[in-house]
Amino acid sequence: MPVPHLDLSSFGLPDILSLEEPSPGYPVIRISNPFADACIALHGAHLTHFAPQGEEPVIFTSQDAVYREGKAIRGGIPVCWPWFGAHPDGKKNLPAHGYARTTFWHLVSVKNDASGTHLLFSLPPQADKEQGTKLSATLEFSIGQTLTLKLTSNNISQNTQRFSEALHTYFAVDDSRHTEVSGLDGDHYIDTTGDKETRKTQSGPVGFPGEIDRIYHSSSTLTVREQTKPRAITINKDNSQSSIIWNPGEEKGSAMGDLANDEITRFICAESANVREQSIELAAGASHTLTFNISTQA
Ligand SMILES: O=P(O)(O)OC[C@H]1O[C@@H](O)[C@H](O)[C@@H](O)[C@@H]1O
Repeated sequence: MPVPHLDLSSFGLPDILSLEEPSPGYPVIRISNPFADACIALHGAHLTHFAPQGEEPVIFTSQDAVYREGKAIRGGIPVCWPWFGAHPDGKKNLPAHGYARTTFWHLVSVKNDASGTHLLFSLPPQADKEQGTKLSATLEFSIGQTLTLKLTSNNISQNTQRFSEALHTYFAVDDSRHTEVSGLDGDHYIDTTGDKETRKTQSGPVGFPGEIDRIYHSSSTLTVREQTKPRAITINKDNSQSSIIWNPGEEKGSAMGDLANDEITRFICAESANVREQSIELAAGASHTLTFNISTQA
């Protein structure tokens, strides 16, 4: 697909917006305002950087990430849509986690106000190769003291449609082995690490001694805490019934070509989602919006 033409000058915010190109024909929008710095790639409407002014980055992106059409960026916030993991009908020719993260989106509008900078992206419906024109999506980012994402799915067909979604957020940490996620105590989850999935119940915070890959049934607010830092990160969400907690661990992480070996412990994923039994069934003409925001506390 040709790269959509991107002319930031039409938005009239030259002090806030600039364009970068990590590889030719692969535009990334840098947003720099009094509250924070952020970068969003047009490919996947994929946020690759967010740091409140004066703070260390909140979001991790790998130094070995590949910036190429059809390949998801390792790190940032991949948009997994309209399915999560393998295709629900087992279609092996279709990419894991859907096609939204491997397609160029359109930048529809940019607005700046007292709370920050707001960018609206839309996913071209023709990208829905398999499902025709059944679902369309928009994603709105607000870059302020907090980072907010609103992923809206619209059923543009005449029939009920089922879909899954995850904002697959990679949080930057000093060492995952000394990091905990709290807010899931007592919640049920599916552990997907073994040969066979097992159903368990969380007790206390989630730690990352090695590989962790869990799908929680949870709509709770989560907190990421590192032993080495006073800063805590809070994840608030709306219309999200699933949280996926993931780090590949040493064995799987070192097999990833787009992740450096010393980066495996430099992130943890806490994903705001609706997957598996919590997938969304959308009536004809209806819309659904998953919202989440990230804030830091010193
Ligand atoms: O390598 P990908 O396709 O970006 O997926 C990364 C991980 O994404 C997580 O959401 C899944 O729970 C993991 O099972 C998966 O390995």
